Amino acid sequence: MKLAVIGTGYVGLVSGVCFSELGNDVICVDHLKEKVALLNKGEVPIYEPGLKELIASNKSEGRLQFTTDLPEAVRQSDIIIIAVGTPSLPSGKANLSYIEQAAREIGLAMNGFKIIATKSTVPVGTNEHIQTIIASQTAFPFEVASVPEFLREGTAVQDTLHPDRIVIGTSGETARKYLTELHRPLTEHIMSTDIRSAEMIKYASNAFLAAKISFINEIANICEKVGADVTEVAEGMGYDHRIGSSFLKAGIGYGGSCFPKDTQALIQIAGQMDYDFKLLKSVVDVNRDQRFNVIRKLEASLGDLAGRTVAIWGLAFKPETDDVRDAPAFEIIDALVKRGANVKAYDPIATANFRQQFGESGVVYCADAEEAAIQADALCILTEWKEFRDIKPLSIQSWLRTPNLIDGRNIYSEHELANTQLIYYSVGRPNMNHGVKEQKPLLSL
Ligand SMILES: NC(=O)C1=CN([C@@H]2O[C@H](COP(=O)(O)OP(=O)(O)OC[C@H]3O[C@@H](n4cnc5c(N)ncnc54)[C@H](O)[C@@H]3O)[C@@H](O)[C@H]2O)C=CC1
Ligand SMILES: O=C(O)[C@H]1O[C@H](OP(=O)(O)OP(=O)(O)OC[C@H]2O[C@@H](n3ccc(=O)[nH]c3=O)[C@H](O)[C@@H]2O)[C@H](O)[C@@H](O)[C@@H]1O
Repeated sequence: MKLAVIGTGYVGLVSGVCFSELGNDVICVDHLKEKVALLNKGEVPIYEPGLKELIASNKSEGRLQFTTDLPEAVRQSDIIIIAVGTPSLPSGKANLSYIEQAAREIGLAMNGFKIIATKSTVPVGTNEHIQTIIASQTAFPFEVASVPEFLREGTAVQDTLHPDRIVIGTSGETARKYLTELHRPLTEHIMSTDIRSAEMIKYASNAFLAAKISFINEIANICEKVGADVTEVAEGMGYDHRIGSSFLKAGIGYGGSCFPKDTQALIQIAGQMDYDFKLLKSVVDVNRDQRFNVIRKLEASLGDLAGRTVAIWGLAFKPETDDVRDAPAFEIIDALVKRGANVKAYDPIATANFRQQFGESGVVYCADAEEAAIQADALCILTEWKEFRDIKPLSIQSWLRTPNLIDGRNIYSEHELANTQLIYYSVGRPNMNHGVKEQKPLLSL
């Protein structure tokens, strides 16, 4: 099939490349000239494992092109996939201006029947809005569809080529037929539904996953008080297949370009219909506060943080990505700087993106993990990069001035800490002090 993909971000670029890998002719479009120039040179503007190799092979097979010329890409294609950003407005609502602009440009460029499928995450009703915009620009026939995307950053190629399910929401029979055919090689779980339900499936899925994370984080906070271990609790819960073991990792809360924005957007969508989504509001509140446990634990360990040196490992919102959008590291480092601490930060991939947004004030960016930890009064682990897991706690102990380790992602086990002098705080697990597990007093019942 001949496809145009509008937007070469995490979703558009990965989807476009994977569709070309399946043998389709794909033209990826972006209005950013520098991005397209980079892609045409064989370079990849984002860090996503496996993507660079797929781009190179599909370009050389002649199935993959990059351009800024949206009208020409639309004219040459049968299916147009919209994958532009839908960031939050200050109100929490989704900003639909990129979607609307893309729809207008598509409408103006039409030269025959087209299928327009939206992969961007958009509020319920948006695809019907897209339909109206396109119809106002062209007399050519077309059908719209909502085909929400469920990939995760860091595993985007794998997720796209092996999705759990594909959801196709449309009222157009031709769109349903061709989009089913397009996705058929990826999975047998192709769900066909109406447009509004498809749009809602995306928000409901992200909100549910966010709720699982806030739930386990609250359980972790209670575990800390009662002397239980949240990793054991999550394991025990996860064996129940109605609950499932995934997304039960306690930590510093979720970040990223989607959960924070999509939970806010769903609260707004409900609110516009006079529905107060109380549960989701609590999910957001719990998440917002969870990251500050790192500061509370630092203060419990060091007292006043003014003049103290704090090392930070991990700036990306999760491992295997360079994306720092809504990363908890921003607010944690900001809180440290405001308290007068000197911050030394390191991330294997995301430092440049973080530095560009946060700036230099109060932070020294380090070239490796050791440089950040050396002579610090405490080390905080904010992202569970494998590189950090591979570092022995005894090395950390030898680098720090005072042996305080705040592990925001529970990467070390009790066993690994047993022969160290570290004062170790994690999330929802007993503290370790010089290799000894702190016991909580007997609970009064
Ligand atoms: N990042 C992720 O992991 C996932 C994102 N989504 C959703 O997919 C959508 C896209 O997300 P990302 O790929 O992260 O966004 P992004 O911000 O990384 O990329 C969007 C791209 O679209 C381009 N663009 C905007 N308007 C354009 C226009 N009129 N013509 C051509 N190019 C245009 C921008 O220059 C940018 O390169 C969002 O709605 C997001 O919620 C869904 C699932 C996963
Ligand atoms: O709509 C989107 O953009 C995407 O949002 C998430 O994907 P992503 O944000 O890339 O990453 P996740 O792996 O879901 O992690 C999100 C955040 O939750 C945190 N998390 C995740 C799982 C967990 O058990 N605990 C936890 O704290 C991570 O550290 C991270 O900050 C969803 O998992 C994707 O299905 C969805 O397509």
